[in-house]
Amino acid sequence: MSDTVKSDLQMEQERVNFVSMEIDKKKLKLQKNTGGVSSDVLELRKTFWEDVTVNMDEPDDVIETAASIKQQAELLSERERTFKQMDKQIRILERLKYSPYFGRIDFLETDEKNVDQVYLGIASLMDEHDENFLIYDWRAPISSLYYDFAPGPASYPTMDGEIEGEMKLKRQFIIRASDIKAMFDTGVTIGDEMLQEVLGNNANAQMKSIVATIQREQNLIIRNERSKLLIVQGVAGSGKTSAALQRVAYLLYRYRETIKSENIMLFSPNPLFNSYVSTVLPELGEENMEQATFMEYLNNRLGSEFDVEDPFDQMEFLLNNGEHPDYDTRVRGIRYKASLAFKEMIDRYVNQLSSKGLLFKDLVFRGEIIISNELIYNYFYSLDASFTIPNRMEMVRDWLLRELKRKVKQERSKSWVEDEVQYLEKEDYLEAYQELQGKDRYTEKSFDDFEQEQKILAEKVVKQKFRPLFSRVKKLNFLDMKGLYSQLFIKGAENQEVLLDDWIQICSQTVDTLANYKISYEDATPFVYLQDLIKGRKSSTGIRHIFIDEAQDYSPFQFALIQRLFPYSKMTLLGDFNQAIFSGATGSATVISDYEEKGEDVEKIVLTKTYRSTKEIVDFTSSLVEGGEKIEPFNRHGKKPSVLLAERNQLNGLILSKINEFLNEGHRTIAVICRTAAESKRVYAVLKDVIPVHLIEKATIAYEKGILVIPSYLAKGIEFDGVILYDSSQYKNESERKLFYTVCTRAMHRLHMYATKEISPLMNEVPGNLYELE
Ligand SMILES: Nc1ncnc2c1ncn2[C@@H]1O[C@H](COP(=O)(O)OP(=O)(O)OP(=O)(O)O)[C@@H](O)[C@H]1O
Repeated sequence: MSDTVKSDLQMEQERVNFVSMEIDKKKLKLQKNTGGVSSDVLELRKTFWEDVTVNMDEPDDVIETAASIKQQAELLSERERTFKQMDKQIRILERLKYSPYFGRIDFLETDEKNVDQVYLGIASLMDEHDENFLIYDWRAPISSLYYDFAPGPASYPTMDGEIEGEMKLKRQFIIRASDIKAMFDTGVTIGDEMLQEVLGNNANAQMKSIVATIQREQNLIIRNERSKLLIVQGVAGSGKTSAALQRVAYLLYRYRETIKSENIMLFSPNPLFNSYVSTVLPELGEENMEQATFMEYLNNRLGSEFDVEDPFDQMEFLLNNGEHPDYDTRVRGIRYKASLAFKEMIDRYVNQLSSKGLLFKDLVFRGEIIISNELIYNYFYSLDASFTIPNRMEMVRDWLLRELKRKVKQERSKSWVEDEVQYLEKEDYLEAYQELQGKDRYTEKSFDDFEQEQKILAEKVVKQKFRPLFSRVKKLNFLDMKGLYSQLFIKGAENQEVLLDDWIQICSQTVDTLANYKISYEDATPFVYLQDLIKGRKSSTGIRHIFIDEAQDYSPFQFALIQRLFPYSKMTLLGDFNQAIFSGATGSATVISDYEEKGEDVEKIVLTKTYRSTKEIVDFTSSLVEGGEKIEPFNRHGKKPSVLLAERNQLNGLILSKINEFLNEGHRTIAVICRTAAESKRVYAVLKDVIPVHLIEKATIAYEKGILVIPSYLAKGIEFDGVILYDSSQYKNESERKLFYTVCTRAMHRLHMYATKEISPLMNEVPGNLYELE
């Protein structure tokens, strides 16, 4: 180490020590204040009612009391908010204390004399007098210099325009527990050394933030403000999910006055993924956004009436039933139902329904039809046809509610009611008694108390019995949605308006499935869409920004539904058409590959550099897919992927020794990836008695470090130190190429494949020198 470097390091360490002391001071001050606020909160809670003037004597007093309660509650919630805010700041200070910053740039603004030293960390920190920044938040405008430029001429955007100047120095730090572990001055990109250090580490059970090493092209995604729709096509391991999460943090900072974490929503591929990404934002001092899988959303909308297939079961069908006589028909059906052509067919259908053909259900009470579906039908079509279907449906609902109220009155005097009254609970009698008392009964003024009480009780009985009907009507469940969706196919088959070979079979397959109250995954989105067009649905306004990760798994139809639901939200879609495993299996379109970029506010960013896997693994995996030569690996080396041909009955023993080999090499997250759920279960059953191992299933919500057995399609989005493919010979059809590519790209450091009959034909084009045949 040269003298100047040594003194630089000493100087930087001194600065870290100084900043660390400042952090301590700030923390102490905050803790004192927080103590004050928290005791305020406790005191306020304790004395809440003492400080409220309660007086209910006169109407005016009641109003005054309500105002007083409101005032006290507001005071309490304001104090609670302050407390939460202070608590958050203390947690951020603790993080800064451990690692105050990761970068420094020296910037000389044009026409200025002094060079600004800008230190970047996960949050800003001011000096004691709140005058100068000791640390700049990585999301501040000036911080973008660090990500976008090498030393030399540089500029950054601000609200008042572009600031130009020269970057004199760019330095990176690895600081742990206030101690500089490493320091590099870097040139063009954010140093290779730092990335080598980060990427060479073992996989975590949870994703980590990448703020210290965000790459220029990733920064474009993170800080994009122009587009209403941002589409990212990024190769496997290019940092799409990472960029998405840092983007959430960026938006929360940039628009902190208007966007809170609950205004951002991430659609994720499976429940496991939710927990995998859940630590990134807290690590950055932010709260997690809303998260859901698209399936959870659909389930919510379809209610409990149906047994809805999820995408994983659909995938299982596709992987297991190649020989099934209905297989080809189903695949063609899936493909068609994913398309916008099918959406347009539904639009035409709904157009026709505006003048005739809606289906309603009878309203039945105690086994008797009290309002027939014909009556509802006639009422609906008697309404002015210039109103939309949902508007007319609301009118029908109001009419039906009025009708039901009339029926309640008529029913009260029927003999069954008298019988039921006897079975009422004691509490009901008590309530009736109290009600009468309130009405000045049971006094010398009243003479018909018994009769009155019977009346109240009868009304109670009838209302109770009618309650489910009222609730059905309120939810518009007098509509026969199952019938309406089926009718689309019954009519569709008659009209043969779709030019598909086996359209008639597709129609009858769909109708049969629905008849059993089952909805296939490919029908779930169109069903919800049809339901929305008929019942009407208010679009959501709370969500301001939507993120869709693994967007290649969304069909154009599904994306159209999401856009309809969130018309006011900005969207970021992240995906990779090479990993479109669902559409790959059926040849359907995906929103990532087929979205036509329309309008100025749609932007597409392509990422071709990949960071996850060693160069050897990337060289191998990129030769599995078309256009793979464009994928640029990061220069990190390891062993070549390996393949071993074995007998199937030897596999379990071999896998065990391979796991041990990986463990001895120091790898900690090892996945045995099987093709299907059933295969995973079988392998797990054998391994679990010999080695600690977790089985991942579609409903698993958290996974820990260690050895996992996981079905192929659930491994997407996640990464492991070592991947062992159970039997790679099974990936043999072109339709499974994307699935094969996806599972291989999960490996960070080691990839080993077993093959039983023969090496997968999908590897035919892979040059032999890219893998080791053991
Ligand atoms: N700039 C970066 N600095 C450090 N690590 C990075 C960077 N970009 C990506 N990585 C790492 O590369 C790995 C892959 O990132 P990520 O999972 O975000 O990629 P992806 O594009 O979503 O992958 P896939 O599509 O294969 O699921 C992660 O370990 C991530 O931490």
